[in-house]
Amino acid sequence: MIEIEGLTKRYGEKLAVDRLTFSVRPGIITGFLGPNGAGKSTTMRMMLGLDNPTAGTVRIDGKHYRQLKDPLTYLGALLDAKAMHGGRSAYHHLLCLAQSNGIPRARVHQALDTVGLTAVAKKRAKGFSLGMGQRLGIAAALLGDPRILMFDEPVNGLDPEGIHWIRNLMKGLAAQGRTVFVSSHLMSEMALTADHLVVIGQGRLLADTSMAEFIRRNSRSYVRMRSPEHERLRDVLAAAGHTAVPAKDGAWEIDGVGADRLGELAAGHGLVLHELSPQQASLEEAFMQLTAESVEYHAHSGPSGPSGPTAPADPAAPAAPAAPAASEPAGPGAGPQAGPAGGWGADWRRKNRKNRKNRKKGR
Ligand SMILES: Nc1ncnc2c1ncn2[C@@H]1O[C@H](COP(=O)(O)OP(=O)(O)OP(=O)(O)O)[C@@H](O)[C@H]1O
Repeated sequence: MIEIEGLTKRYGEKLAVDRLTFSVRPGIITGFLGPNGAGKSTTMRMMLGLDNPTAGTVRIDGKHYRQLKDPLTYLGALLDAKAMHGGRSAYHHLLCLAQSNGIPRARVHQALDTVGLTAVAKKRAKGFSLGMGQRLGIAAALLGDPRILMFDEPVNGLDPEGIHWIRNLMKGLAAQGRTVFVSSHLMSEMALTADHLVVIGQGRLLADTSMAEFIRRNSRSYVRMRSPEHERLRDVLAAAGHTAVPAKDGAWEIDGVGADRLGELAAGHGLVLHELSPQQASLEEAFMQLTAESVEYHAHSGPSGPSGPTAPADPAAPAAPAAPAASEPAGPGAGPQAGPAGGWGADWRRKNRKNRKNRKKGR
């Protein structure tokens, strides 16, 4: 069990984490979500005692991280897969960790085997691909056979087989009664993995709820109906007190009533249906809906980024308000997940250029 109370972190003017209070329970996978810069990594660093909170507390099984004897046997974490001595082999990297944490040498072999790195155990870590480095980081987290596991972006760099593997690994760990806390920007992956969600935006807690409840609360669910007797269907629905909203493709969208009830209604009137489908928004849409106000780095749409011509809103984009600012139409690269190829990348490059210039001036 991880208990966080009033956790706050300020870096100068920047309030990175703002009075967070939540618990991470054993036996389930808890997803930790938030747009870029929301404070996820800072929170995880404070959980591991790598950063001091400005205020508030983190308790791991009732204790502060620094009070834990042989902490790797309580809590295993993958924060930054590149944080390792590149000159050491995978085996020696894990052996050093094991020896400084009172973990038997045999666990090194077991951990390498679990993550599928036995064949390259003698190779230096600096020659590892992103995915291999990620697996080594996961091996380090598993090394002490801890009851609590924390993974920051664990699928980063993994191929589809690797993603499938880490998903099942986390599910297996939770099924054994362990506490699993995982952050990821991959919403589709999170939807398949997490049971519970903690969502933050600009350092503040936005949601602490089950996956199903999160999607239900933050998105619209409705039923689509299509019939060759288009107008008659609308009249039948209206007579039963249901408002049908026309969709672009000729279907009707009906809120507030289940597909079974609507199917019975149509059957009762001898109406032929070509479609009767309940619609539930994806985690990604629900996430974007909830965090729209908290996104710090807005993407710009259009093939040539912010300096190019402004593209019209993508008609295929999700109905949820992907881009909160009215001046920024939702496009293929919009939303908090847009990578360096989108406008976020341009913002980031601009910031970097400015930093480089400032550094040169300072020399
Ligand atoms: N050492 C630091 N010094 C100053 N500011 C920092 C430091 N670490 C983080 N920040 C700031 O705190 C805020 C939260 O950063 P953090 O890395 O925790 O966010 P995040 O949710 O992990 O983001 P991402 O999803 O992009 O990894 C950001 O505005 C970041 O610039």
